[in-house]
Amino acid sequence: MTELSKFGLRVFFDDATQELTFGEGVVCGGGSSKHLQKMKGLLYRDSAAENCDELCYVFCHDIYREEDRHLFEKRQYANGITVLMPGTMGGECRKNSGHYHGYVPGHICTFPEVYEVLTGEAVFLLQESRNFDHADEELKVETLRAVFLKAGEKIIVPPFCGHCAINVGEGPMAFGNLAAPSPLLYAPIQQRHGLGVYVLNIQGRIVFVYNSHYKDLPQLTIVQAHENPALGITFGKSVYESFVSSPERFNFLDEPEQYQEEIEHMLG
Ligand SMILES: O=P(O)(O)OC[C@H]1O[C@H](O)[C@H](O)[C@@H](O)[C@@H]1O
Repeated sequence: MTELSKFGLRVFFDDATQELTFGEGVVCGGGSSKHLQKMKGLLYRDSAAENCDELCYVFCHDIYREEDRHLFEKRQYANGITVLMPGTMGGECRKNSGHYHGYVPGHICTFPEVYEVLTGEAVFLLQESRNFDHADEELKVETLRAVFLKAGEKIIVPPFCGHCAINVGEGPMAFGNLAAPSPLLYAPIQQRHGLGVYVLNIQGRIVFVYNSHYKDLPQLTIVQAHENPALGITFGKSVYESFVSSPERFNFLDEPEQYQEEIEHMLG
């Protein structure tokens, strides 16, 4: 049993049953899981997904202390945890499906999302594109970035960035997400068999390989994640604690327009 203490609530990952469990007073709105077959069409080597039913990840949503429920419900923020299992899928590190956020009416940029690593070692891929919702056009990728994060570290996925989480460590990798509701667009990534790079583990080394289904990809850059206490992003304090103590710091989640530059400055 691993306690995910970085989350700021009593949450555990049971390695034996591969389930998330919750301490007294912590509520969870439900869960789901994804097996390898469902990753077909997204992998470096798709044959790895054939006839293989191994578990890739589990996801639980709407996790909070009962007394904090009103704070999340008022803003309709989703607060979840995903656990990516260890191991590779045909040499590729375990990852989730990846998606873009679609536009929310009344907004000129798409909504960001906060990710927080709870245990293990992660890479988050951020693939910026403005024409992600034009299915008939070649996807124009403006930037392609990878961020390595350890437990306690956090990022804000900037507007317009398709994103995918990858487990690059040896054990399970768990991460929390906090976001305002917006459409989730999987198709732009599915149509191209994944994001612009695959993350492989070759004899213990992490290797990035460009995805040949894309034309004219920019060069991948490895960026660092920086804190921004004004936006509630501090590596020594959980997102949960930051949010319940100062919900207004997270206004950028559903009013991103005036925060775009500040969010960009957190990656560099
Ligand atoms: O990867 P999916 O199948 O979308 O399912 C699970 C996902 O759901 C949420 O939307 C989170 O933002 C993701 O980080 C999480 O991994």
